[in-house]
Amino acid sequence: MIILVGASASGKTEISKVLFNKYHYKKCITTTTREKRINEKDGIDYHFTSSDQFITLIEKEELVEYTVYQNNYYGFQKKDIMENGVVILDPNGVNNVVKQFREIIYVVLVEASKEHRFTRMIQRKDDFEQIHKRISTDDQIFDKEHLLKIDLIITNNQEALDDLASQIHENYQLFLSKINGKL
Ligand SMILES: Nc1ncnc2c1ncn2[C@@H]1O[C@H](COP(=O)(O)OP(=O)(O)OP(=O)(O)O)[C@@H](O)[C@H]1O
Ligand SMILES: Nc1nc2c(ncn2[C@@H]2O[C@H](COP(=O)(O)O)[C@@H](O)[C@H]2O)c(=O)[nH]1
Repeated sequence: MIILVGASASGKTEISKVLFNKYHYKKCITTTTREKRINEKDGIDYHFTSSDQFITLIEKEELVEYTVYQNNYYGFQKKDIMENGVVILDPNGVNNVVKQFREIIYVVLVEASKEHRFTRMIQRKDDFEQIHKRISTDDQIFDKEHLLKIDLIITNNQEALDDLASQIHENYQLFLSKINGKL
């Protein structure tokens, strides 16, 4: 399974779309209590849920991991683990999944400059207060020092999304060959 991790608006979602459409990876849809953004759809971008429903998922042990980011719950349900899957998680999520499945997890850190991230959040019409919170805290939250495992680091400032997805795909296939003993 590939995990994409990176600061808000670093481009994880856009890169993942190329991985799904061009390379046929499967999306592991995660669950959140945050408000839907314009253009987001329940069951496609996230399973959007209430805090009460999220707490029930925790109590029933239906989550592989969960975290709180900017006062909202985010969690990865066991039922949403997919073969050939790609999941987008914060560093807490990455570390929890790595602790459980280390050998088969491929972690890609997506980096982008603060200027690019800020502009993209404005263009995405994110809530202004949220933009400021994320911009002021993300460099610390997503510092690579906090990640237990990083297999690949990519930079997405002006880069073509196709090239970034191809880089991830090729390196992940190499990783799979190694862990399957073919290299
Ligand atoms: N290489 C790129 N070229 C042009 N636009 C980009 C590029 N990468 C991302 N964007 C734009 O930046 C915005 C944020 O990208 P995206 O939603 O993929 O970020 P994200 O890392 O998934 O963010 P978040 O964690 O906040 O959900 C999107 O509107 C997207 O279209
Ligand atoms: N630990 C987890 N982190 C998750 C999960 N789903 C998403 N995320 C991360 O949350 C932040 C914020 O996402 P946004 O869509 O509100 O911008 C981002 O870093 C995601 O990677 C999850 O299930 N578990």
